[in-house]
Amino acid sequence: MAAALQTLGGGIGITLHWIAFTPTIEQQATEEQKKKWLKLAQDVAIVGAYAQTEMGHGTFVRGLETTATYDPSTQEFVINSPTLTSTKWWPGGLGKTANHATVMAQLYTRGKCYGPHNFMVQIRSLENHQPCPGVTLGDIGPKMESNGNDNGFARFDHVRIPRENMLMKFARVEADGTYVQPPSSKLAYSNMVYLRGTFVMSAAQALASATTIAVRYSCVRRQSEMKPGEPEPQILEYQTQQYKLFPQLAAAYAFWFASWFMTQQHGSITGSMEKGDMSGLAELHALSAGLKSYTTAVTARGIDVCRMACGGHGYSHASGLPALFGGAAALCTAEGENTVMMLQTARYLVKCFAQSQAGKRLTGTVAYLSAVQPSPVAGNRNMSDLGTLVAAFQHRAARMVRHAAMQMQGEMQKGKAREDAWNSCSVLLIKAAEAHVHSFVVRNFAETVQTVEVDESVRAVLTSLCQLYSLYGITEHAGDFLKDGYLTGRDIDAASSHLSAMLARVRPDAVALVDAFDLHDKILRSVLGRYDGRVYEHLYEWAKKSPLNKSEVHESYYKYLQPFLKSNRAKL
Ligand SMILES: CCCCCCCC/C=C\CCCCC/C=C/C(=O)SCCNC(=O)CCNC(=O)[C@H](O)C(C)(C)COP(=O)(O)OP(=O)(O)OC[C@H]1O[C@@H](n2cnc3c(N)ncnc32)[C@H](O)[C@@H]1OP(=O)(O)O
Ligand SMILES: Cc1cc2nc3c(=O)[nH]c(=O)nc-3n(C[C@H](O)[C@H](O)[C@H](O)COP(=O)(O)OP(=O)(O)OC[C@H]3O[C@@H](n4cnc5c(N)ncnc54)[C@H](O)[C@@H]3O)c2cc1C
Repeated sequence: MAAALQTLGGGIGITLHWIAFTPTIEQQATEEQKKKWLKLAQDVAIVGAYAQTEMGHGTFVRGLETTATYDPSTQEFVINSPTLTSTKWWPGGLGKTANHATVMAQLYTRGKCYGPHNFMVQIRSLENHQPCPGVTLGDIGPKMESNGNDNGFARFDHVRIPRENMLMKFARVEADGTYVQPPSSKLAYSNMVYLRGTFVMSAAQALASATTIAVRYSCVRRQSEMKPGEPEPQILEYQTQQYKLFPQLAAAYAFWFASWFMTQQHGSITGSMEKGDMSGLAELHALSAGLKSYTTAVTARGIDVCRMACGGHGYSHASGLPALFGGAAALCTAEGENTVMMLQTARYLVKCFAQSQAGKRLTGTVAYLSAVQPSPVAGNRNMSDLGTLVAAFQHRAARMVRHAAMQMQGEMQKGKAREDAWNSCSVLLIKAAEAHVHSFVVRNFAETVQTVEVDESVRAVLTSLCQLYSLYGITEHAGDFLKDGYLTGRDIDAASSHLSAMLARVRPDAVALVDAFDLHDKILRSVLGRYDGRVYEHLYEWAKKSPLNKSEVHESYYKYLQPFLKSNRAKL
């Protein structure tokens, strides 16, 4: 799916049909409802949008204003947009493409509000694509990127839909209006958890694409003199270039492996949930929210590092990097804004920390929180050993979670309400949650490379890459590791020199490592990242195709420049 998104340049009108509308039916509809809509969706006999966000609320789902009021006399729901700010705003494909939408609305029955639930609403005629009666639709206009996707708006004026159009796998409304509770109120959000998981893979793919482009180009590009009189070297020979690119390359691998873990975790926890065991839901939510936030943020920054590493040509659309950056920027905001998502992870960590303090043994991705010793013993650590590096990341995360949680407790002991204490510690909380996710990514990377079975040399290269990733993280966040003396200044120096050694070690395999992503030129859509390396010929061809080159003298010359120049000359 990630590759498909990229091939389509970050999306067309039907993208959200595949990534959000159809999965929502799969995950939230009853078997009967699936019989009605799933095949239609899978065969694209209907096209759907996922209509949740409104002009006034995206993050705060409980604040949505669209209402779905049950009318038992006709056994229908009445979908209504009561205010301007309740206008559905942003859903992909809603503007011009979709004829159906799953609409998130506040469910009212028997005079009581039961919060946001999903409803299937037909929005356009299947005959002539005109909006259905009572529905007002349109496109929200150009965006930073992803303009092939018609993100749209929708307003509903007391639109009636059958009772059976509420997606009722979890919560139900009976014919007489009785509301039947779901096993967990958060199951209405399960599709978001799924989509966040898929964003981790999209982030990995986007960063893999950017590093493929930048590493290949850095082997084609020659600039300056390393030694006087010598031929200009490939720019990838400069250590600073390696320092820019190899951590991004390593992160791309780390994120692929994290996304595999996420997919497997999602499958296993949703499998248990199908059998009625909801115990894994909180961890799944915390992990998917944190990973989505962390990987998309690092990816967006990393793509820009790749762009700058390609010098002037990186700034051209010919490089493919601006489009990748625009796509990654979308991933940072869509499907839960990154700060908000990281705070969800922090919320889970604070709870886990409190449980651990109360003597509960933690399991899963947070098990280390109870295992790590608060008072470290400093010593000369072997900074080239992966186990040492993983332990250092876990120590850093555990310390930061403890610190943020204790600060919060302190604020509350001084009389602050829990919510105020939360807000005044939220910067610390975000940093702690980031450290937790970072530590997870490092550990998962280290565990994955140990299981590589292809051959010894592949494992050796991936191990170097994992060391590089971990050492880079330590040197970039040295203060966090030094703060309580867990690592010493000498350890950080050792980490820096191992990092330099790893840059040199990865250099001979860098092209193979990006080629292994197996991204076809049609997917990369980059003149700089071409597999055949014929960058300059194709850059010239690409420029010749610029719309401005359609005529030798552009019409603007006759319209504006010629008269302007003439009048200036006449004044002389
Ligand atoms: C391939 C390479 C190229 C890449 C380039 C691609 C280019 C692509 C470009 C464009 C394509 C982009 C595609 C975009 C698709 C986007 C779709 C969307 O955006 S759809 C809309 C998504 N909206 C959101 O995500 C909304 C975010 N908000 C929320 O989820 C929630 O409101 C909240 C922020 C979590 C707030 O919850 P809050 O705490 O206020 O309260 P409650 O809701 O009551 O929560 C109470 C407890 O429940 C827990 N919780 C919250 N959510 C969940 C959940 N989903 N699952 C489980 N548990 C959940 C919460 O943590 C609380 O727990 P406790 O602490 O009380 O135990
Ligand atoms: C490309 C793209 C595609 C999209 N596609 C869809 C779609 O198909 N369907 C759909 O329904 N929606 C879609 N959206 C909407 C998207 O889900 C929301 O924009 C997103 O969830 C963020 O919500 P918001 O816009 O309300 O941001 P806001 O919440 O208004 O964020 C603004 C700022 O407020 C901060 N903030 C908000 N709440 C808190 C808090 N509790 N604590 C700390 N800080 C906070 C944020 O961190 C951020 O800095 C799309 C958006 C984009 C950009």
